[in-house]
Amino acid sequence: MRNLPLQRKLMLIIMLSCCGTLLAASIFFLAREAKGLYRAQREDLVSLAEIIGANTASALVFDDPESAQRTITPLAAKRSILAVYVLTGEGQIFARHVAPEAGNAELPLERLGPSATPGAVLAAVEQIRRGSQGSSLFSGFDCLVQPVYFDYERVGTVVIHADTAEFQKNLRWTVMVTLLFMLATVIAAYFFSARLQRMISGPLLDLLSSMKDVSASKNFAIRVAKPSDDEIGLLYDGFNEMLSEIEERNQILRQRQAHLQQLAHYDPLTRLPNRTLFYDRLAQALYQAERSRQVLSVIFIDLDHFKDINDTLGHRTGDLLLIDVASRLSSVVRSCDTVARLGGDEFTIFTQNVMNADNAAIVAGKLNALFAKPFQLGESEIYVTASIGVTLFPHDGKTVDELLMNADIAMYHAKACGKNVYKLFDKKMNEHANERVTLLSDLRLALEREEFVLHYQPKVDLLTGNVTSVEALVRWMHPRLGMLAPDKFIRLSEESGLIADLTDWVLRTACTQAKKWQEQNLGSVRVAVNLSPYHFQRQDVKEAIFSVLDATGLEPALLEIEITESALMQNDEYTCELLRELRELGMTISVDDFGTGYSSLSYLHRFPINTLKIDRTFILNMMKSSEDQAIVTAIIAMAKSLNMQIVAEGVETVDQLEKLKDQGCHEIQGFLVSRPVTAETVEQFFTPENHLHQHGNYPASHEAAAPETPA
Ligand SMILES: Nc1nc2c(ncn2[C@@H]2O[C@H](COP(=O)(O)O[C@H]3[C@@H](O)[C@H](n4cnc5c(=O)[nH]c(N)nc54)O[C@@H]3COP(=O)(O)O)[C@@H](O)[C@H]2O)c(=O)[nH]1
Repeated sequence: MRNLPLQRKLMLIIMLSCCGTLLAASIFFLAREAKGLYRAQREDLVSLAEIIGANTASALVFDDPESAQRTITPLAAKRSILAVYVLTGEGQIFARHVAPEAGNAELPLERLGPSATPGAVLAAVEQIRRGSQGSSLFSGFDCLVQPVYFDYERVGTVVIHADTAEFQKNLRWTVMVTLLFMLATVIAAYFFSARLQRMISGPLLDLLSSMKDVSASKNFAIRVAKPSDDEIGLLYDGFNEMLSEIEERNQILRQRQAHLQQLAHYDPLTRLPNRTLFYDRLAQALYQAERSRQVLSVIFIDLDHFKDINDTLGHRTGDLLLIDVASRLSSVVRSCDTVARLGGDEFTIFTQNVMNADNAAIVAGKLNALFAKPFQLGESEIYVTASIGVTLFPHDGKTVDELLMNADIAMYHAKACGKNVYKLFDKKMNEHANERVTLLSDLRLALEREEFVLHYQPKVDLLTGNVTSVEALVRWMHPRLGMLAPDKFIRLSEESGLIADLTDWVLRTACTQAKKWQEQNLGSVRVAVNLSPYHFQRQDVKEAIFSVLDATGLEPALLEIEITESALMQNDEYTCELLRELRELGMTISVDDFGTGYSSLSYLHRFPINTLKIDRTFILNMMKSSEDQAIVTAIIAMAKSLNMQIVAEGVETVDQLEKLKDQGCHEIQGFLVSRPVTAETVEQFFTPENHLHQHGNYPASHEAAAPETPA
């Protein structure tokens, strides 16, 4: 039953309950009807027996059988009466009427025969009375035994046998009618239940078929029209609502999936493919290029000085620059090529079917040219360059990793070659990369082995010609490569985290030397130490400086701290506070390489700075470039208005010196006075004499100091 379809279940329930109810009602009705018929027949017989008894009682008393016979014959003439007997009290048949129709019936008293004794008759009558003489409503005749009284004294007995055919006929007719009624009701119930079933299960089946359609087509936009406003209509409404909800959730799910897909494969800032997608696309492109024997180029692009832009102009500007760079790069390549951002300021591109290295170089040249125009970032317009490395498949490498590594190496070479250029990968570059690894492991041991030395370069006051301070510049006496200039190892030590230990060593050595000069009465010459931006961000930099001053006993006033513009811009508040503390103690704060960063003079005003050192590229070019000349003039004028001391770096010629003097520059540093030299050599500049005039037309001074030849 449980597994039957609802349609059948409904039909079965209706039919079973209908038939059951009908059957019970019919049985009850038939039983009542039969009982009624029977009771009517008995009542007829009883009244007939009473009439016969009343009319034959006196005949019995007066022993007048003929009178009794005359009485019963008309009374028993009814068609349903089979036999009537009037018996005396002793059991003799007093009067008798047997209808001709009774011939076939085996009436008990007739069976006794005429010779039956009164005792046998009485016994038979007793049996009839008890109902054990085979008479019944269904066996063809019914019997009644009625005593006859006269003056309350029993004088005889009336026995009546009646035909039950009429009763049976009536009963049969009633049964027939009942059965017909039942049949009609069952048929009606069947049609009713079929209709009901169609009314209920029809819409349910329609709904089921719609559900199957939705499930098969996965089209949750389908809606079902409700057939009625009843509970089934509510079910349809519920189904439609459920579909709407699923559709809505699917929509959200699709959006989230698309978003996740975007996040997983695209850089959120520039919307370029990210590392994962780039690797994947490149792997596929390599597979195709291998099959079709095509040449493919992988290009690695790294922005020059991006960190400085971030530090000085802020991360928002850095982000705008990356977006702009991404769009410029995308404008150059073909649609089948891929431009990606690997992270930070690193972009990669692969271009398909480039044929040869010359074509790859043309693409790299185009990419390089993209940086010729300035970038408009909000209010600021800045020039940014990029170093580009190019490698070719299958010539330089066969796998994604190999090609990317080679492009990266080529890019590093471009950086080493002065930036803003592109370089095609060459197998020799790998050797340089290996050299870098070796140099790094040497660098880790250099401090322990005491391979570093300090050289000092004087800064001279343009008015007095006296040395105001000397800049401590580190050199590495490499056991195999000879004397290495800081350019060869400072960046490496910054990247490897060794810069902190190296700076501590420089600081300690320079302060010890300055203290020695003071004790030798060579004058109060300040010593200037360069602090790397990496080191400067260390929270314990102040403690490091104080501990060196404590250990060496040097007065803070004889220590000058040189930091770059970019270091100044990092973590504004921390830097400002630190510099203020150092300055309050009497140290001099100088900003190195000024003009190469992106800070404005008005911004610098917020920091406790004593001195600005104009970058040597401006000094180098100021004689031939009016633009550089204008920059130098502007820096000097504005720094003066902010009460800052100006030092021009990299002064090599007398013309430069004259020009700077005319413009009111305070101090100069450069080969014109002296190259960086040993502590002993630089001491000769400390005597209170005018070093600018001592050597006649100036340049002689750097002859006096033996030129260093670092690698
Ligand atoms: N964090 C640290 N940085 C240091 C340290 N020692 C040096 N440096 C930085 O390395 C850069 C290169 O320094 P170096 O090779 O010593 O070059 C210095 C001078 O030799 C050079 N200079 C000086 N005058 C002239 C000149 O007339 N012409 C010319 N072509 N070059 C000249 O300039 C360098 C000094 O520059 P600056 O520091 O900007 O005053 C350099 O950036 C050093 O700062 C160190 O211990 N820690």
